[in-house]
Amino acid sequence: MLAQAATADVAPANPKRPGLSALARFWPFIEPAKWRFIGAVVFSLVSTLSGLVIPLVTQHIIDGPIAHRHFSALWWPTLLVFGLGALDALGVWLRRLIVARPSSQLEITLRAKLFAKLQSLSIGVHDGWDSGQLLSRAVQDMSTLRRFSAFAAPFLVINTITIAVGIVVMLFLSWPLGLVVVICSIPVLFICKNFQQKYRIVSRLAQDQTGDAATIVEESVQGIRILKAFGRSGHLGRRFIRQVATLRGTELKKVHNEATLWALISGIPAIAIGLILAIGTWSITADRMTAGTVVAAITMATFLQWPTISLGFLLAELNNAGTAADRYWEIIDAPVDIQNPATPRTLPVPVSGRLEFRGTTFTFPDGSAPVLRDVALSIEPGETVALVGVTGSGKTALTTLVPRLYDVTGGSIAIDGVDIRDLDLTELRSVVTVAFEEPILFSASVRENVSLGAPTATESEIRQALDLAQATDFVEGLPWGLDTRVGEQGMSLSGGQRQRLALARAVLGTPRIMVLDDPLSALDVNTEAKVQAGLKAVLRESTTLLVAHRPSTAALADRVALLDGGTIAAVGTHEELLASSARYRYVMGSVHV
Ligand SMILES: Nc1ncnc2c1ncn2[C@@H]1O[C@H](COP(=O)(O)OP(=O)(O)OP(=O)(O)O)[C@@H](O)[C@H]1O
Repeated sequence: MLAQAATADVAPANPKRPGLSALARFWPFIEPAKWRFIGAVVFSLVSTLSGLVIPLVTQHIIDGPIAHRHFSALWWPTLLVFGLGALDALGVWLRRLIVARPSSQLEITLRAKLFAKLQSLSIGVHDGWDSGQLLSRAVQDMSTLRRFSAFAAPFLVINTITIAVGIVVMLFLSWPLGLVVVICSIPVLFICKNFQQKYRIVSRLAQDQTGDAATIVEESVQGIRILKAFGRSGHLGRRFIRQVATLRGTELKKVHNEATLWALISGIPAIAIGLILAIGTWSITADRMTAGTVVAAITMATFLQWPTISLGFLLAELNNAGTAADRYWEIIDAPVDIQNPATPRTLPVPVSGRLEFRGTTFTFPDGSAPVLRDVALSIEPGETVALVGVTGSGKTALTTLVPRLYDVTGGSIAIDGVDIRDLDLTELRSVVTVAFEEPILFSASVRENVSLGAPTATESEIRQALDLAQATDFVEGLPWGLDTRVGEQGMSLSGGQRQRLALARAVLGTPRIMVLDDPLSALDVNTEAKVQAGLKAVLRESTTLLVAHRPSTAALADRVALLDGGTIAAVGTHEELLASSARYRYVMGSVHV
């Protein structure tokens, strides 16, 4: 939501100048702190420009007190130099102090918007992104943007103004010497422009390759058990080395580009100083210039050397930030395909929970053929229907459509007669709860994991749900009971334990509609029987779509729907289908329960 609001008030990217226009789109985020950023630039300018006064003081000392041997007149220029030094230090201190807060705030804001956007995107969009790419955008790219806002952006402005002011002062000091600096600046401009074009491409490549390397690390950590068990750690290790070697090649290209730029723009100011020295010396001997003017011009040209050279580094940072900005907006601009309707309809109160598939057809976003075709099935309030079919027949696909993780591509799904696409997503997802075959737990306490969909659930409701899922005994055996941290950063649980917590999460608060994708697959026969007994009580209260692979799970249901070839081939009780459908007997392995 936040992210959508953000995209609404920013200008679209200019495809001809991707990096720069992408950076310009951050203005709405910077605007509230603009005075701090402007203040930082002003303080730095005061600090830097105070350095430009020193050559003028030097000129005054050489042509005044030194030339006329009036050493008593030295005290005020000396004091002025001390004062300028203090001003310089104060400017540096103030800049760092006032810019740190808004730039780190910018980083937080951008990360929060990125996170909100990632949450709002559908599973279909997520299927198309590598997790490492998202990780590197959320972490590395955001840090690049913070550094740019705090350092490179202000100094690009400061150094450009310093060079411009320095050239004007030089022209006033001595127009022929100033002209030398102007002429030498022209190639610097061309070199910088050329560098920008080349560096942008290689910078984008490096940032994408960093994302690919992060993906390999992430996959290898997630799948560490499989890799070890199959002895394939070395294989992934080699893939990682190949990826980082490719990245190294790209980084070397970046360094090569930077080195060429630095060499060229370091050489040009040195040529300018040489020319000033030669022309100045000749002018002194021809009595056309004072020694003080020539020394001041050389000091000034030397002073301008660093702002000029540092343009190379700052332009590289500008390109890195432009690339990071492009990558940021690519995510923020990704269309939110599963959205709240403009004027949502509400469900009748109380919700009875009639779930209807009306000619439901579905093709995965990256799929070529429909996985589900014209599915027609109606589940009455409080009824439990088991969904049965061979592996790959589309059972999971059908379950993901009910909470709108994906949207139907044909037909519709309705709850109490209302098309789920007309419902507010929050309302829909508070009416429908899900438990998938692969139970996902977060790095949080058992309590937080179980009450994920019902944060206001009471202690006794949580305990009731755990009882039902036959999870109470093992949860009480955990070191801190309900408060034990589980998930990636906590206690490791067995597959069956995780599945029972996921089931407790789904049944908590007895939701109107439950979608359970084979929730008992990892349980032993005895535990499964106990969970089934408990489930039967809840299933009477809720409308349930229950994916079943085993006859014992299918037998829990009031009716069974056989999914075959992407469509509902038969509906009846478990016993009826066993008697009437050869296909059902085949799917159930011809066993009697
Ligand atoms: N994200 C996806 N993108 C494209 N195709 C997919 C995607 N997920 C699954 N499929 C394909 O859709 C078909 C149905 O998959 P689904 O997971 O719904 O089957 P299932 O009946 O639940 O299988 P199982 O019983 O093995 O869990 C399969 O052919 C699968 O390869």
